[in-house]
Amino acid sequence: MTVNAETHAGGHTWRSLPAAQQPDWPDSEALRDVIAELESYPPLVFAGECDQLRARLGAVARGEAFLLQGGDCAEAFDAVGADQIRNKLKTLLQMGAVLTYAGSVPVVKVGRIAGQYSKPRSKPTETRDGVTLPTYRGDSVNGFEFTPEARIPDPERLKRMYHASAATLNLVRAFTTGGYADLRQVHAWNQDFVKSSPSGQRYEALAREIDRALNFMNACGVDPEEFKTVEFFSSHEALILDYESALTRTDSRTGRLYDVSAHMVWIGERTRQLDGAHIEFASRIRNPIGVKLGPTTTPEDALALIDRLDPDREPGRLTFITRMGADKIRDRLPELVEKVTASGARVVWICDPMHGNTFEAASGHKTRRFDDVLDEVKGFFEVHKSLGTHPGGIHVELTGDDVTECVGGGDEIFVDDLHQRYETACDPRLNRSQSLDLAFLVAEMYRDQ
Ligand SMILES: O=C[C@H](O)[C@H](O)COP(=O)(O)O
Ligand SMILES: C=C(OP(=O)(O)O)C(=O)O
Ligand SMILES: [Mn+2]
Repeated sequence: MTVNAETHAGGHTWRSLPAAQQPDWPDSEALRDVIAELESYPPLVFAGECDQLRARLGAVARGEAFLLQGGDCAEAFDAVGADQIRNKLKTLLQMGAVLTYAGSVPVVKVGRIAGQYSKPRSKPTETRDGVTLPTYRGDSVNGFEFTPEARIPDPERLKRMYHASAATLNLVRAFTTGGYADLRQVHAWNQDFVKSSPSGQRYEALAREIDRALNFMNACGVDPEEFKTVEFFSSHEALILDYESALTRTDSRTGRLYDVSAHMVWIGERTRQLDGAHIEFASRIRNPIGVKLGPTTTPEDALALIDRLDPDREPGRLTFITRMGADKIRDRLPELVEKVTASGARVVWICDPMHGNTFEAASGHKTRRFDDVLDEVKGFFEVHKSLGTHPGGIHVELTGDDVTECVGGGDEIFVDDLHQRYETACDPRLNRSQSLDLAFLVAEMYRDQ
């Protein structure tokens, strides 16, 4: 991949536009030095892989595949360890296996991983016991610790973000291509879950069917090598544009720009202004793009986003990630889907059942109810069923660890349990067993569809 000065400028057109949610870096010279260094670093992904993901998402847009996108709300530098990465990947692969079988379609697996270090916030400051400090904006910007020093934005963190992403992606690639993620192994993990989970009996029938299907394939002589590797892609919110554009390169094969920090990037609910820098940036790169759509999104907004980001109406280029809230999805989603479908555009529709369902527990913990999450997904399936459109997938915040951040689930977490293992740096995540519960329950919905 070479960098050609003229085309590379296309990665900077955002600079003349208002960019929401950017840190107030105190030292602009230090930032410039960091950007220059990042520009010299090698790509984290190959542009051809981004094209491959776009093609896979094209199948989702056509109703021939399902997208599972998930991972942390905010990755943290001190959580870049083998166990955490493995557990997250394991959980996503287990969910993917269940959904693949139940839906009888390929499941495109995309992690919120290897780059999900930057957070948009609803308030610029945080106050504790009368002390007010700048809000935490993700490990790429400042520290989580509630001290004045930690909360100062430090551009050196952008380099740490790159290195943490590289280390994470390296292990993910090793696991997914080196045999760890063998489908038979993934199925064995699911069988363990079904055996040990209080709600597992409900899923026993499905797990048994998968078992039979695998035995059947085995008996037919399907090459076991086929099961050994799995395709897995990385994604994160393209929030800090200095970082994203420093990692935007001209692909030597095509002369087009790619953000090589991840296979897919998305634009968040707080930064999707049509005349803003984030949409401008996303419009210039060839990666598959996601956009979060909250409950105030109008059909006109959605159509204008399509014009900006998918002018060629290319299935797989654009994914709308709706995050309406369980109480609004049945009301807000139909008009969006109807008008977009009527326009002839073929976008991928996926459901983020997390961000519209957050509330603060009496203990002060930000949390979500598993039942609300499930209900939003149910509403999403109902709407698509009634319109005859494809419920393309889900986008969830999860971890492979046994944290206590969301309430409910088969192995029920109560509000009083939240303090036990509340480890997230930002939003509450489904823990391992809640994530698997969700996969089995979504699998049932997908089948009914
Ligand atoms: O992850 C998403 C956002 O950063 C988060 O929901 C914002 O949360 P806040 O309201 O705590 O800033
Ligand atoms: C910030 C996030 O979501 P949204 O933009 O939908 O609020 C997120 O996905 O963590
Ligand atoms: Mn979040």
